[in-house]
Amino acid sequence: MKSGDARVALIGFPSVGKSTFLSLMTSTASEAASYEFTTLTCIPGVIEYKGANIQLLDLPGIIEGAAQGKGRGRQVIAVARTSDVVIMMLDATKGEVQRSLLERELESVGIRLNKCKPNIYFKPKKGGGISFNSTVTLTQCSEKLVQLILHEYKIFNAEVLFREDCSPDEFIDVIVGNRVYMPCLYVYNKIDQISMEEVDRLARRPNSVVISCGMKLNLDYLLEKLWEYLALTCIYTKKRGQRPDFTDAIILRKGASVEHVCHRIHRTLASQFKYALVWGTSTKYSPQRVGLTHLMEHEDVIQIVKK
Ligand SMILES: Nc1nc2c(ncn2[C@@H]2O[C@H](COP(=O)(O)OP(=O)(O)OP(=O)(O)O)[C@@H](O)[C@H]2O)c(=O)[nH]1
Ligand SMILES: [K+]
Ligand SMILES: [Mg+2]
Repeated sequence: MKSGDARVALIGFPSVGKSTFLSLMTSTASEAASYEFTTLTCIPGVIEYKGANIQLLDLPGIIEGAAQGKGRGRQVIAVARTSDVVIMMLDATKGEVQRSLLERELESVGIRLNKCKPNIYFKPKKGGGISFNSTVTLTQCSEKLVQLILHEYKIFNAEVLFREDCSPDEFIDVIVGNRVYMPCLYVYNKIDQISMEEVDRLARRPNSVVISCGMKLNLDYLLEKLWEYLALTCIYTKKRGQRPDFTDAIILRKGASVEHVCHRIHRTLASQFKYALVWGTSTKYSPQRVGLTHLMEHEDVIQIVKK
């Protein structure tokens, strides 16, 4: 069940330390042992951090071919798709190949790690052929190639506008749809087993954090990074004539609207809503009068006025 303010999935090969990590970071105990496939089902735990409840999911270890249904891989990957951030846990004593194998597994089921959705406008039409335009110079795709790709997918009428210099694979992602774009933290565990030089090299890799669950090393830093990758939006409420309540933030996912804030305060508040006053970076003026569809930004203050 999805609960809390955000969800983080622990993905990795067997025995990299996923369960050890869950037991350390949450009040849930997940069995850890030196043999592979100790965990056979999804074990949820909760990390409480900066007033947010972050659901952490310990999952069975996945192996090569997981996406094709080997082991419990398919279920694990289905859970990963629903999370807000993936922690890819890796054994620092093993080679880089584990990382590329896992990336390939996730890639093959349409999960895109640390990538933005390609900025391409694509609209299938009933007729009129293919209209192709771009606002930037394209170095990887051409009108001809785009047409070929579309024909491959049996699309003969569509409007295509490249707003970014995308690759053919990125264009295919847009046509196929159903892709999820997800932040991923590569966490190298068991650094107690490798040299300082190795630790230093891994720590400098992009999107990477080095830890040791065994020796409780660098776990605070990992939490800080996780918080950054979750990019949650904290909203403070204020009553008329009073100061904002900075002790109790409402925590929402990025892109949340005033309506989301209302629902979080009370089930029926949105139906009694007249307008809201918002202070912060989401508005031009502070305060600004806004409606239910207004999008909130991190650390905005809101005062809701009822009918
Ligand atoms: N040296 C060292 N051993 C660790 C560390 N973290 C975990 N381990 C050991 O690694 C082994 C596997 O840990 P688990 O937590 O069971 O690993 P898992 O990824 O959950 O494994 P599966 O559930 O089988 O996929 C255990 O013997 C742990 O004690 C660490 O930081 N350093
Ligand atoms: K294990
Ligand atoms: Mg486990």
